[in-house]
Amino acid sequence: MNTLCVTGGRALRPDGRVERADVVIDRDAGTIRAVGAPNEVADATDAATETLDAEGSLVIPGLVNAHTHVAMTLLRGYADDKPLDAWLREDIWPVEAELTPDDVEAGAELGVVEMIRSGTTAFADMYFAVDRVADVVDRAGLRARLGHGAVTVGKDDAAAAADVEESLAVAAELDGAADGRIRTAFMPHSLTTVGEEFLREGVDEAREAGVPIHLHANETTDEVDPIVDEGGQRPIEYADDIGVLGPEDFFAHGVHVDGAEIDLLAESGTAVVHCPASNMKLASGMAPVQRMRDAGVTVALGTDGAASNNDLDLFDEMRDAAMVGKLAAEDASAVPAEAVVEMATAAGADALGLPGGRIAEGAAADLAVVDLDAPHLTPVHDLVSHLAYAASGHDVRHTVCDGEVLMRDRDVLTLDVEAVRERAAEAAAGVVARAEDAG
Ligand SMILES: N[C@@H](CCSC[C@H]1O[C@@H](n2cnc3c(=O)[nH]cnc32)[C@H](O)[C@@H]1O)C(=O)O
Ligand SMILES: [Zn+2]
Repeated sequence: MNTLCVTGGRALRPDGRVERADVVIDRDAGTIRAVGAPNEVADATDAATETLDAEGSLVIPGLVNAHTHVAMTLLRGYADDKPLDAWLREDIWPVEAELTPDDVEAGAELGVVEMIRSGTTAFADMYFAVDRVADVVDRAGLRARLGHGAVTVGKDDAAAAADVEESLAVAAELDGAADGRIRTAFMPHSLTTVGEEFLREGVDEAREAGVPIHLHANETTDEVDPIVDEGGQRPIEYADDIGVLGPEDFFAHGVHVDGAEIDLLAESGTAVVHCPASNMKLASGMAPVQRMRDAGVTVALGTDGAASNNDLDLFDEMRDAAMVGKLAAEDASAVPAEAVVEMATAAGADALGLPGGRIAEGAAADLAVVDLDAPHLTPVHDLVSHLAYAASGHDVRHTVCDGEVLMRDRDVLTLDVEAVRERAAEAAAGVVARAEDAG
């Protein structure tokens, strides 16, 4: 059998326990065959085709970045310190209008390299030129749920309809690409940037095709108020009315949600992707994460785009989620370490409907190996605490997805990091220059 063995380390199990264990991976199936004490799995480790050393390290599920716009790495640091609406309209959208498919590919490569280097093995992406993003995911070896973000406001009817059609077409065409590592979703940008009729039609078509739905919802009060003013309904009630809530759907943000909206999300099984850094940076607000979890909502974690974060490191997101979750609840016991670790792993995989998120027999072989031999991770009282509060993406030694090693001893094997950086820096300079000429 073609096996990859991760030996000598400890493993974080689905129930939150950490135990001394080797992990045996069936590379052909892309799944974990066994997790066990070294003597229990000695036969498999002796016969391994390939070994990854995890001495002094912790094996964790690959992290899941459940909401991002990966090519926005090109706009990292381009426009900071503004609220959402002004930031999008004055800075981001004018530059995005100049992005070519080549630029999107360059930005996606950069983002994917950053994610592999920080232990992320799966992500959800809303952008455009999605075929290029898919090509990068295919080459890089991660998993993703991808979609074309459709916007209808400010467009004539034909252009608006075409954008919605594009989102549906992309979802149909790319589903199952990269040997099944790529899945898709219909992605209307938000409940306010896509008009009601377009949203209704698109959602009906997505349901018919069996495609999940991903959008931005309840991110800022500026987004909530117009929906309440126009229809007398809260945004999630409006979404329910349109038929956009369901167990395969996942919404980004969910910052300004009231009790009735939380109940609707919980009852329908709609997941929420909490993006704490983006919410803090754009001063969007504090999501009621503890209340949502208490109500039974699946809450995952996302970085959002690198222009509002400004990195794609899920370790930062875990820490931010724990911190701002306590502030929001005015309770230091809210959103504890084990909750954010679960949000970044199993809940993320569940929200996206992708395999992974668990170091367990039969689960997808998506994992990261975190080096514990570092001053900032000394001493060890509680490794789950370290993951949430003390570790960072730089501590990841190896990254594995679908049974394949994507990074070994910090060396990314699937993409040439220096070439990716060079190409991305060039693309970013080019697009900003074109936007300045156009503006
Ligand atoms: N087809 C659309 C693009 C939609 S992609 C998704 C969009 O979400 C934008 N975006 C990034 N972060 C956020 C956020 O926090 N809230 C809302 N939109 C965001 C991003 O800049 C990108 O334009 C068009 O032609 O304009
Ligand atoms: Zn977003």
